Amino acid sequence: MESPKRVEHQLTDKGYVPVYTTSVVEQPWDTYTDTDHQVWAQLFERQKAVLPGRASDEFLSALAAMEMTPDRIPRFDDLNPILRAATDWELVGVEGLLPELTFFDHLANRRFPVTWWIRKPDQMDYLSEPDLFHDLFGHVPLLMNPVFADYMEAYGRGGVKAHGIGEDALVNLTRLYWYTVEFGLIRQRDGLRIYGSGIVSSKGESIHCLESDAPNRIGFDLERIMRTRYRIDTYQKTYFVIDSFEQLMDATGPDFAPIYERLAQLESVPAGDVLDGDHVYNRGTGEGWLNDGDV
Ligand SMILES: C[C@H](O)[C@H](O)[C@H]1CNc2nc(N)[nH]c(=O)c2N1
Ligand SMILES: N[C@@H](Cc1ccccc1)C(=O)O
Ligand SMILES: [Fe+2]
Repeated sequence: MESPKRVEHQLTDKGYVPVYTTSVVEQPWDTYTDTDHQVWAQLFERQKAVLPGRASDEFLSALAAMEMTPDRIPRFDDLNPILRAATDWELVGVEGLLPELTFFDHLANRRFPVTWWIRKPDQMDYLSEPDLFHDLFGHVPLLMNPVFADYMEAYGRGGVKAHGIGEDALVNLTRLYWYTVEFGLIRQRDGLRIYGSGIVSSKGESIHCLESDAPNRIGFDLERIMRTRYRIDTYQKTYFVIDSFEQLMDATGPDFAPIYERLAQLESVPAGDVLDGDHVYNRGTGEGWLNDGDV
């Protein structure tokens, strides 16, 4: 394969819509060019330098345990025995974004879809769709963590169920994924840390999410998250902070059906708003206070 295959766009009466691919593919490892391996190496080294003291201890120890190295793009076949032994998850190769139900079905069966192709050298800082670096470096290490691994499976099952309920339920659930798996922060003993894959795979956002005064950092609240819109074209305006991965499991154990019904009656919240009752954290130390309207 000469050039990587991307999600194509097709013009319809709704404008350009992505055409998704569904099938699982072998990782065509032999087709990676020297440039591909160099892109991996550069992104890997850059994040290895930026993440200590910023990413959660769980992420950093899982990354070390995965034995990914900068010298070449890892082979899924080398990572899979390690991942299976740890949590019984496995990676499968895909061409890019999957239809939601296909994606949920993979997660529900403890398979994580990893885009096989890697970005080009002129896309080091930003890419509007997941590539191998985001999927592998960003998502896969935490699948070594038993509690997080169970959350991802439960999320997949919840997704299959929400898909059957309807579009609104799906929107609510997608926001949960976005604000936890993709852009979540966690409070450690020594301050706020990153666990979201969309952050750990981005140098700029790794710094911004913790050190900028611009975004809100708000304590995890399931329904608050499900009501909150998100931006895909800029750094997040709000990050939600968990205390532990157990908190994610506990909050998502109950049946969501009544929650979806209740939320269908409520307005969604703009991405950057702070609401009465939000638990707001400052940057750095992770010290927090309850918003009573003065923030
Ligand atoms: C649930 C999630 O928000 C999203 O809708 C899905 C859709 N399909 C996907 N497909 C792939 N390959 N990777 C993803 O992260 C997603 N995300
Ligand atoms: N408990 C949720 C499923 C779910 C679990 C974990 C994460 C997300 C969703 C439901 O009944 O729909
Ligand atoms: Fe992702």
